[in-house]
Amino acid sequence: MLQFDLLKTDPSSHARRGTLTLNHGVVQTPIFMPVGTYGTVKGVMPRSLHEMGAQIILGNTFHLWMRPGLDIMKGFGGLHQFEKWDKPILTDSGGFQVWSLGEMRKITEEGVTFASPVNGDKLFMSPEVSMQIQTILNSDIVMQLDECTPYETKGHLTTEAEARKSMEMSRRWAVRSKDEFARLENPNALFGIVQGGMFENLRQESLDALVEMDFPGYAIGGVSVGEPKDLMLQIMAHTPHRLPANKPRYLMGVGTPEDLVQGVADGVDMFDCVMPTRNARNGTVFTRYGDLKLRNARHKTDPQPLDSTCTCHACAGASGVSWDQGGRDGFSRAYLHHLDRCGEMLGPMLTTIHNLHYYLNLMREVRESLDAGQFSQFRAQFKSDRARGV
Ligand SMILES: CNc1nc2cc3c(=O)[nH]c(N)nc3c(CCO)c2[nH]1
Ligand SMILES: [Zn+2]
Repeated sequence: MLQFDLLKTDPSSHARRGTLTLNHGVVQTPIFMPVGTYGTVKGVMPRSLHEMGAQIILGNTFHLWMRPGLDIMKGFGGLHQFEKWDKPILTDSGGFQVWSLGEMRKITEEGVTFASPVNGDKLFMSPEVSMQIQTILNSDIVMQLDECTPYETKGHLTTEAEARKSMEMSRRWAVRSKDEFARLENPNALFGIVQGGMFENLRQESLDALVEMDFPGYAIGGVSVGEPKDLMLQIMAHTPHRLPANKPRYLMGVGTPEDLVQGVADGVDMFDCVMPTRNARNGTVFTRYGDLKLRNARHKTDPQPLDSTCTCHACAGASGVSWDQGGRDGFSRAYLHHLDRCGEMLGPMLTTIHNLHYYLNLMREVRESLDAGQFSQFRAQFKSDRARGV
């Protein structure tokens, strides 16, 4: 089941405020979705995700199929019970992940044949298999199986003819996904994925065909795949706002804080990206006033928290006791620099909590600005704050 209600639209952009009602709960949009590929948002407990305001998280068909496998998933009645997350889950279909296997996979009209990266077994993923797995996972939002059209392959830029061929196969796989989803009587929501590479005419054809099929929601795929930023921005400017206004729009794999705010202005409702979690593990921290690299020696003695405006446990809730620093007992940058230098596991745990909190809080501030009719003012303030420097 899926119900999308449009609450407000911004007069000076394509931005909109909405609510997305799914089987496991209601999601306020625009929203950032933390990535939990293997059934865990790396290093973060579900209770911490609740505390930081996460409303929906991602899981992945391919990875969960490989490990722990379908029998265990069936035994737990799906992914929610297994990973102890009781709010909505969106699962990607596995296409992007199998595509990333490179040489180890063979794509035909029927589907994708590949060697399991876990034990080398020969496996086959088709739109039908992907739907069967996502039905076992019981995710609230299911993605069609698609082919993420590459931007370039070994230096060869994908031509329009190649992008068309790929887009048209994804369109045929959308039909097969939809048919199998209906045959399985899956009670959740299936999204179509717009492809078309960097070609606006192909994007339009893909969009028109999928809208014709009347999905409850739509994703924009095939970006954030190594293309130059200006091409990604061009697709963001072209496609999202051309999708039906009364359906949720999900931009896959994007992006930096600036990309999210721009994406909202372009009419996107949902985002996922590994940037906050992956960058946290290599010591890159997002803050209101810019990004900081914890490994940099200038943080060695710095007593400040990561972000003085942040209310996450790393910045303002370290010991649980309110010390005399005005009730804020956040960890210092010096301490986090130390943990990073020592390779201590608490380091990435804290930076992950902070970065996810930053992304989720950014989207909360975006929603509040849309509610108040102040989105353009918010964008100006966001831009100048981020340029201030840490
Ligand atoms: C990091 N960049 C990125 N681009 C993507 C593009 C696609 C895509 O085109 N199709 C599907 N199914 N998933 C995608 C994903 C995984 C989800 O974030 C992507 N992730
Ligand atoms: Zn913080």
